Amino acid sequence: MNWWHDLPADEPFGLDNLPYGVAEFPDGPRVVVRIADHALDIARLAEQAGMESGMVWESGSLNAFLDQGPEAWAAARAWLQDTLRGTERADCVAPHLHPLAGVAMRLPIEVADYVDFYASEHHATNVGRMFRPDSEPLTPNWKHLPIGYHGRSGTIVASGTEIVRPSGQRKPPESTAPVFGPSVRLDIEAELGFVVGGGTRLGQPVAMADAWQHIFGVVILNDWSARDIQAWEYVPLGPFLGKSFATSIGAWVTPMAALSEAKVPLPGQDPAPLRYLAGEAAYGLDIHYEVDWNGTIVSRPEYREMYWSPAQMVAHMTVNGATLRSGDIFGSGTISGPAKETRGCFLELTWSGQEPVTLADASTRTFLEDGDTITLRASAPGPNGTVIGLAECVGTIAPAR
Ligand SMILES: O=C(O)/C=C/C(=O)CC(=O)CC(=O)O
Ligand SMILES: [Ca+2]
Ligand SMILES: [Mg+2]
Repeated sequence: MNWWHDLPADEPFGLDNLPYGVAEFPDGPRVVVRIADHALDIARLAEQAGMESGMVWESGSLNAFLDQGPEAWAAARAWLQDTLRGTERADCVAPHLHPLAGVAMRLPIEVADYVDFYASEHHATNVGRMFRPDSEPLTPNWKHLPIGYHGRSGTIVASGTEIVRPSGQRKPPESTAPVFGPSVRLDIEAELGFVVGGGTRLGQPVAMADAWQHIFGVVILNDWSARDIQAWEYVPLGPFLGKSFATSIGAWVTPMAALSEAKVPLPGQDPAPLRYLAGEAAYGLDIHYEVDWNGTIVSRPEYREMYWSPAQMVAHMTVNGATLRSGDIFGSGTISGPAKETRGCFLELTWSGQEPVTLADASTRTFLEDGDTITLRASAPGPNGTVIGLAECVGTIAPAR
């Protein structure tokens, strides 16, 4: 027996999880798999085992592996679980395990396109009330289609990357003209990010029944948002510089195969969506989040509260014939539930800054201050009472430059 053979059921990165990442080794970056607090150098393990298909892991990103599609992902996972659960190949495994403390992780994906959705009814209602107090909080289209916008893939960064406070235009309520300067309403958005694998042909929509085949796995995603810049610029084309300065993702991608026990029905859709958005694939995921602000947990969003299913997001963003590419990432939108303590951004949690939160050191906050650190954590139920952890997503705010 080796230590990875009898990990406790509450180990978030046990053999039922096996998330993929990319580590910087002295001789170059390679794809690795996380087991508890170790990174397994699967490229070298596969090489030693004479496994040809392991060549895709000899890479600085997961993209080549993502390109191989669902059958290859399943085969790789089966081989890994078989190798790790058995004892006969333990001598081959052991030399390729590296303690995480000594391994630098990089952004695991060469990000292709990035879309961010708006799938929480509670978030959309709350934001509508604050941004558009004179209108209905939900726009007339909201329950007919999952609203999204195209974000900036080049500014998606790995967990741990410092976030420089953005500067831009904002228009203070009492002022008639905009002013320029560092954002004074810097916020987070706790989201689930979906990593796409396998491309599609231009003009070929993805049907609901096939949608999950294109989702390789998930990461925790933080869509940093400068609310003052956003509120002034977003009419009529939507979020732009208020969100494009940085989006953080966890360094390890948990494959969908690890989340089979997390499938849950959606809270309910009324009116029923159009046919291209309907079907059995329209389910949700039971993933519990924690929002940690400088060491204090200020919110516990629940992904199962989301109105739109990830499969509906895939069907919708391709229904016009737009392609998917390996390395695309789409965000769920802010995860907010009906209760105040389950809101996934500070705009909502502090009700636009009117209800400050108190941290453990007795200081209070409305929006982010320089030096603040946000850690997003998440976990889901796994098979046989185990826990599937998503890798944390951390960012610390640096002063505006
Ligand atoms: O309602 C608006 O004008 C915009 C709301 C958002 O902040 C958009 C967004 O990033 C979507 C989300 O995360 O749910
Ligand atoms: Ca967002
Ligand atoms: Mg962003």
